[in-house]
Amino acid sequence: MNFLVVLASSRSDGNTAKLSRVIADSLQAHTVDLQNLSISYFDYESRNQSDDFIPLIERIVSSDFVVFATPVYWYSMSAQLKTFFDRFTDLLTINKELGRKLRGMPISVIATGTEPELPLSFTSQFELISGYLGLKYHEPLYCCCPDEFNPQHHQQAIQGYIKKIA
Ligand SMILES: Cc1cc2nc3c(=O)[nH]c(=O)nc-3n(C[C@H](O)[C@H](O)[C@H](O)COP(=O)(O)O)c2cc1C
Repeated sequence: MNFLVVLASSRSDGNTAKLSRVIADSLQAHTVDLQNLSISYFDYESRNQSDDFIPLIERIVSSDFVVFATPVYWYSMSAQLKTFFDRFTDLLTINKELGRKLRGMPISVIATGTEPELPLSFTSQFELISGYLGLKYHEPLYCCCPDEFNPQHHQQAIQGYIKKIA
């Protein structure tokens, strides 16, 4: 399977990046870091069509499975990922043909945070977005990191996650 990891954190070497590296290595996946791309806010006038959004969607539709990696910021996905999902509106309006190719695409989320559990607000966002877009949403992997991410502390959860999606 051709896996793609989309990293959406405010730091490219932080906890979520470290977790996404472990997952990408296990799945032999390529990683795209949104920090290295230019993806603008949704624009009702569609003046942003030459930014990196459409090339990334093209990369996503040519993958078999997409893993979104985000920290929990204020009970929600990161602003980088939210900005990216806002732009999916373009795929329902001006880029419908490309948008249709997303139907049935399997996706999952890996996340880090400091609270023991993922908040409901976080998980339901992805469930609702997936339902609306017809994405096949797989169970998330959450690693609670009160300090720096240490893969050894999450070995069992990581192995269980990989087993389920690989
Ligand atoms: C702006 C901000 C908001 C945060 N909000 C939450 C939160 O709501 N719940 C939580 O568990 N952790 C929260 N945290 C902690 C981060 O999720 C945690 O430190 C995470 O591992 C950071 O990942 P990163 O290194 O990729 O940024 C927040 C951190 C920041 C910087």
